[in-house]
Amino acid sequence: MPLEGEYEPSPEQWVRDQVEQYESSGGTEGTTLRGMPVVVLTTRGAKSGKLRKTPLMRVEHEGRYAVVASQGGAPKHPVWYHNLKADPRAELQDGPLRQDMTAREVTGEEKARWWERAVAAYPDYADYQKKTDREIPVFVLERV
Ligand SMILES: C[C@H](OP(=O)(O)OC[C@@H](O)[C@@H](O)[C@@H](O)Cn1c2nc(=O)[nH]c(=O)c-2cc2ccc(O)cc21)C(=O)N[C@@H](CCC(=O)N[C@@H](CCC(=O)O)C(=O)O)C(=O)O
Repeated sequence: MPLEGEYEPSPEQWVRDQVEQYESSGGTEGTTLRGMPVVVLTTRGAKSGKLRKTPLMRVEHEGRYAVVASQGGAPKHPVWYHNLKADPRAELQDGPLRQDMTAREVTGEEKARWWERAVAAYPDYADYQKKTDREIPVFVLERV
């Protein structure tokens, strides 16, 4: 059952624009960042209850996805991290494919495996982690 509710666009223009292009083209345009594939994660705002849509780098393995709360190596988690912790139900758009997902933050050995896949998909993640003492969280998304 897809998440329902009022969509509240990101306050960041470039983010809003990428979501708009991605969705209005049915997932055929606005699907990359510097040539690397991007997905759009929809979460429920932990306070507002509104729908938040967040472009993220695409990390996929055998039908499961990871999303990486890197925010460029900033000292604080991105806000969408707290949304997923409060409500793990999400929707993921990968190109034209939209799927209902449940998110689970991973740790230890499982996180190390997914971190490797994430860095392979988007090498900048490794630089972001070097830039901050914050341990960058990873969620695995599995189809509902
Ligand atoms: C700016 C802020 O966004 P954020 O959720 O912190 O997420 C920051 C970024 O991670 C987000 O902009 C990403 O899309 C940036 N980004 C990536 N960010 C990443 O962390 N990882 C990526 O791999 C990534 C890739 C990427 C690719 C393309 C692109 O365009 C952007 C990309 C935001 O939307 N703030 C809102 C609030 C959002 C929100 O969810 N509010 C909650 C409250 C939550 C609470 O306060 O607990 C609510 O509605 O209830 C606001 O200030 O009004």
